[in-house]
Amino acid sequence: MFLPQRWILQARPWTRALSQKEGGRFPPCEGAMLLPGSFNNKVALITGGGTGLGRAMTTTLSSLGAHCFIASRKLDVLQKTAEEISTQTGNKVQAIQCDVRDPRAVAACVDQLVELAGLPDVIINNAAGNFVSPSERLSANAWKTITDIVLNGTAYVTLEVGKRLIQAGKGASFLAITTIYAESGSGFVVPSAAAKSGVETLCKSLAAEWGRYGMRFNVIQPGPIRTKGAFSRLDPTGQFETSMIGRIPAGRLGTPGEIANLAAYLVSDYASWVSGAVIRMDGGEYVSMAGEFNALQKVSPEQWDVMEAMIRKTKGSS
Ligand SMILES: CC/C=C\C/C=C\C/C=C\C/C=C\C=C\C(=O)SCCNC(=O)CCNC(=O)[C@H](O)C(C)(C)COP(=O)(O)OP(=O)(O)OC[C@H]1O[C@@H](n2cnc3c(N)ncnc32)[C@H](O)[C@@H]1OP(=O)(O)O
Ligand SMILES: NC(=O)C1=CN([C@@H]2O[C@H](COP(=O)(O)OP(=O)(O)OC[C@H]3O[C@@H](n4cnc5c(N)ncnc54)[C@H](OP(=O)(O)O)[C@@H]3O)[C@@H](O)[C@H]2O)C=CC1
Repeated sequence: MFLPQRWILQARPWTRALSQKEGGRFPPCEGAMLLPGSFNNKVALITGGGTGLGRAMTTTLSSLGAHCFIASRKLDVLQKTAEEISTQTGNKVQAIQCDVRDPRAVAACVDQLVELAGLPDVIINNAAGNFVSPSERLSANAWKTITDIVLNGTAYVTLEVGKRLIQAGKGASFLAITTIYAESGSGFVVPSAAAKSGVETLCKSLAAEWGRYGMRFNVIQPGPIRTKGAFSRLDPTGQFETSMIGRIPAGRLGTPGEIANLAAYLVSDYASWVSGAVIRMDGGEYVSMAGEFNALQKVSPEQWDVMEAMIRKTKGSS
């Protein structure tokens, strides 16, 4: 095997919760933020709700009173999560098997949901696929796999539910989970970057077009949050985590509960005047990577003394 031994020996990073030290300068505050009962009598569909951020968003909505449906490919994972959350919150959580790449499966999923609970009030497009790879290694099917899950899957779910809502004269709140590099683009995750920016464009476009039908569309762009799904495919050896944390001004990774609170607010009635918004939640990582001079943080006070004296000595520009 060609990996250096110290990579292989590292503990799997996604198995650890944030340590106190890792809490950084801004420790996370994860308990549900909205008032209890904020989602009573509301039905929510969360794609990819069996794991990671989808699971956290489902837990928060369910604890606030929502009847949740979680949909993805692995029924056993979904059922286990549904049972665990339901036991914890006392509210119904139901699992529906659905591959969002297949529009017929999406239609069948929505049929099942409508049969069990009526049309949803909240739809969270969270399901995704991703892996790091030099683009020259990608096959056509690799490209299609990621863009089908992320962009087409979001479109199929949104169109399927949206058309039925329009037909029934019912409103709803849609949320999509993208990523900070949907805005900048990023090498080594090019299908994901292209698809996620497509998702943002879809949401902004429908916020404009379907507002008249009582539908709102918003987007959260999370920065890095340790989940098995993401970290096993984006940092499989664990070698990038420390440098990633080093460029986050808040001094730590995000947590699923923090995303869940923002998500709950955006899909709640408290946010009924928020539509077409794209909200970055990343501890400041994006601006920290973008600013031309941000690396000057490494300059010591003594070095600043020297530099300042040199600058002050310079008169004019010729
Ligand atoms: C410097 C930065 C360092 C660290 C970053 C660390 C942390 C994260 C920070 C930020 C995160 C930002 C954004 C995150 C976005 C996310 O979406 S994370 C969520 C990730 N979760 C998942 O991906 C879950 C679901 N994924 C899967 O099921 C699989 O991974 C899947 C490949 C996407 C789909 O599985 P499926 O079984 O349908 O597909 P396959 O048949 O296995 O493969 C399809 C084709 O793709 C080719 N392939 C698969 N893997 C690779 C690879 N690693 N490299 C190249 N090609 C790959 C595969 O060969 C198939 O193509 P074919 O051979 O031509 O048929
Ligand atoms: N964690 C992070 O650092 C970041 C994550 N994100 C985004 O957050 C969201 C959640 O990611 P995270 O929780 O980290 O990772 P996970 O891998 O845990 O979540 C992805 C989910 O998508 C589901 N999924 C994948 N393919 C399909 C499919 N074809 N049909 C239906 N469901 C599918 C998976 O379930 P199953 O396998 O059962 O189908 C899984 O539950 C994603 O949109 C991701 O892009 C964005 C930025 C940072």
